[in-house]
Amino acid sequence: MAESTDAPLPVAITTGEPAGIGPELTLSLAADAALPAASVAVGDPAMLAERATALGLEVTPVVCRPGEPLPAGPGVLPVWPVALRAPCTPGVLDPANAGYVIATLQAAVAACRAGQAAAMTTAPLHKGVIIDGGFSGFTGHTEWLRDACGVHEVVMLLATDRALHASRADGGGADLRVALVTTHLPLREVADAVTAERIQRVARILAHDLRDQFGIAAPRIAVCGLNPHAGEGGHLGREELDVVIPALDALRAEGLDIRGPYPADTLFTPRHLAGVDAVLAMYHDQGLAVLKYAGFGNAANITLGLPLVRTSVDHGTALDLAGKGVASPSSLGVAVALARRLADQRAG
Ligand SMILES: NC(=O)C1=CN([C@@H]2O[C@H](COP(=O)(O)OP(=O)(O)OC[C@H]3O[C@@H](n4cnc5c(N)ncnc54)[C@H](O)[C@@H]3O)[C@@H](O)[C@H]2O)C=CC1
Ligand SMILES: NCC(=O)COP(=O)(O)O
Repeated sequence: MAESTDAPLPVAITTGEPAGIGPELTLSLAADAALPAASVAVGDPAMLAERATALGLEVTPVVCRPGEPLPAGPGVLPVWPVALRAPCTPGVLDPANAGYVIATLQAAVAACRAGQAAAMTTAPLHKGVIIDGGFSGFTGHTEWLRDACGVHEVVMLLATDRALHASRADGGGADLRVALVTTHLPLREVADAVTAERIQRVARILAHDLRDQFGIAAPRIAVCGLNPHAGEGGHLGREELDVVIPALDALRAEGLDIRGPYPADTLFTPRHLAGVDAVLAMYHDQGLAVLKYAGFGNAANITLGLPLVRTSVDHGTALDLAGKGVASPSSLGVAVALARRLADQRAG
């Protein structure tokens, strides 16, 4: 097997929940030669080989270690090995493999931090089975990476494919960047989590990274209200008056171009989106339902505020499709390409 020399550092692709679609999407991109040249999968090599055979994908997972040159050749998928904890059937979750999924994340983070990987892209994991497997505080990659990297705040930003490339949202329409003030929280807890301090921390990270990572010199950010009609002057909830408006006023006083709060239902219309670069939504489904309507399957998730580059897909484990070879690898392709681009930019 030929080995490449002078190759750039790889993007490490964690293959996610082994019973989900992550392994086959990674294999499918490798089979179509649709991964950037320096890419390495992180997962169980035997499971990946078995999945490739079952789906008739002409891919050979080849084991290598962080810091070693990547094996190369037609159909070769370099793999940093992490062993499954229990045998796995596509579509069937097993909490015994929760530690395996976490170990793939640990391996990718360690490689990024040790200068052995340029970036990481995560295929989807299943939050519930990670918790059932003993990781009781787990709520998602985003929060896990925040803690693993020892930072206080990170921001979840999802963007449709064209919005990832344009330095300005060109005319609104279906090209969207949506960031979230709160991420994986029960709805009942959201209002208490929307504090002025959190809004300010998130907005500052968002503005900073839109400038630094996406080349938008003076980002224009529109902020959703929390309540219907942004609180209707206090008649439908006081959070806008007591928390959101003072937080946005303080951000404007710092010089950030922050607009709103706007009623979320009309903010997501072409006329209102046309003049902004990103929308800051208060909670998960307020922002992501719209983003997925606009671009499901062709969007990526980026964690801002980390000391490393991390991107991910716009979808979950799709257990209903796992092992069938019918799930679309498109979002994973967008996410890996974005990780490569952001890492190359950082390396500058
Ligand atoms: N980045 C990550 O690790 C993410 C993980 N999840 C997790 O995934 C699990 C399942 O979540 P759900 O809400 O059911 O969302 P899901 O995205 O897994 O599935 C929703 C629907 O979209 C379809 N779908 C998903 N990916 C597809 C693809 N690549 N091609 C074609 N169709 C696709 C599924 O078949 C299903 O009908 C949950 O545990 C959730 O927390 C969800 C989103 C992101
Ligand atoms: N809907 C986005 C999502 O659930 C992904 O979360 P994370 O695992 O990337 O934090």
